Amino acid sequence: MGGALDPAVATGRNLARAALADLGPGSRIVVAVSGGADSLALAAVTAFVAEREAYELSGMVVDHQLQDGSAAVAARAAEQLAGLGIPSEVVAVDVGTAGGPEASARRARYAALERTAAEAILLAHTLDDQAETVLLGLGRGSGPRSIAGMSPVDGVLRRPFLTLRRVDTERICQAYGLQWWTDPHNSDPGYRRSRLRAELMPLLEDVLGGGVAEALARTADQVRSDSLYLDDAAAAVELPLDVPTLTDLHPALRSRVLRRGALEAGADGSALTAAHLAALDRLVTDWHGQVRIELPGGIACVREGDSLSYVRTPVGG
Ligand SMILES: Nc1ncnc2c1ncn2[C@@H]1O[C@H](COP(=O)(O)OP(=O)(O)OP(=O)(O)O)[C@@H](O)[C@H]1O
Repeated sequence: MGGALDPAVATGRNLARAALADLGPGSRIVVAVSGGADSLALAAVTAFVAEREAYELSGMVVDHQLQDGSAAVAARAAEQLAGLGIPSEVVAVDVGTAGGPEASARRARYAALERTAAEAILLAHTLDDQAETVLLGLGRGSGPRSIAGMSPVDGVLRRPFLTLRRVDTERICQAYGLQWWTDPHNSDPGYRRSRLRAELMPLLEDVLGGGVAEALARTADQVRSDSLYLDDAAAAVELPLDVPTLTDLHPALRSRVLRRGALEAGADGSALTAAHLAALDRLVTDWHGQVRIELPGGIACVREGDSLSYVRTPVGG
């Protein structure tokens, strides 16, 4: 890169540096690259930081094999990484269809990423992604868990670009001379997220004024902080559960304790809805002799007298 440093590049490098600041030299870092502007930009600024901090950086490109030409897109992404001096691996995954192709692709992608033995796996979600996630969560009515958006650190996963605008990732790519791939799904009105991006966000900016995306992302941060506090408080409540104790809990805590009990018993967290939690709550607070609530993942919550327990539903039963 010649000439003056683009401010977006400087910001991107600072974000990558800050996101990895706790790691020592030699740490293995994997950047997850789709070939889009977001992840290529993240790879570029992380390569800069990795060289200075002596991190061992590599890229992973997942080929979901869902679209024609996906192997070529993946190969092109790997080529761009090579141009940045980043060795990479292209992993082709077999995506099932359970829960729809998008959800299956996501599951297969995260599984492939988490198989890598890295201290940190970097994802390039931006502030715009965060704002869209909050809006989608609001529309689903699924409560603080989804309005809280994505966390900058989630186990081994890190998201350094959550405060960076998408347009800045394009600037970074331009500054590095990178050619990014534009996913045709992003402009396909058949996808709710695409319409939200193309139609709803501009309308919101028009009605509410600029800075809506930032405001939504800030809301996510605030809700996440409150939610984490309540989750911690719920984690401190001892299980198994008895009805008088549960009745005395604040509803915000009770719903979390009930959810935690279900998850610890093996319920499928991704399929556990607000309606399931409301039904569990009624087992405590609005009891008319109902004895069990079936939950996703082959688990049931059973009330016997004043005690609640989670049991595995017998296969075929
Ligand atoms: N095919 C891929 N190979 C490797 N990494 C990918 C791939 N697709 C996406 N990623 C990583 O995941 C990040 C988010 O991508 P995207 O916004 O497309 O995900 P999504 O489908 O919305 O799902 P989620 O947000 O749950 O990851 C990207 O910035 C990139 O780091």
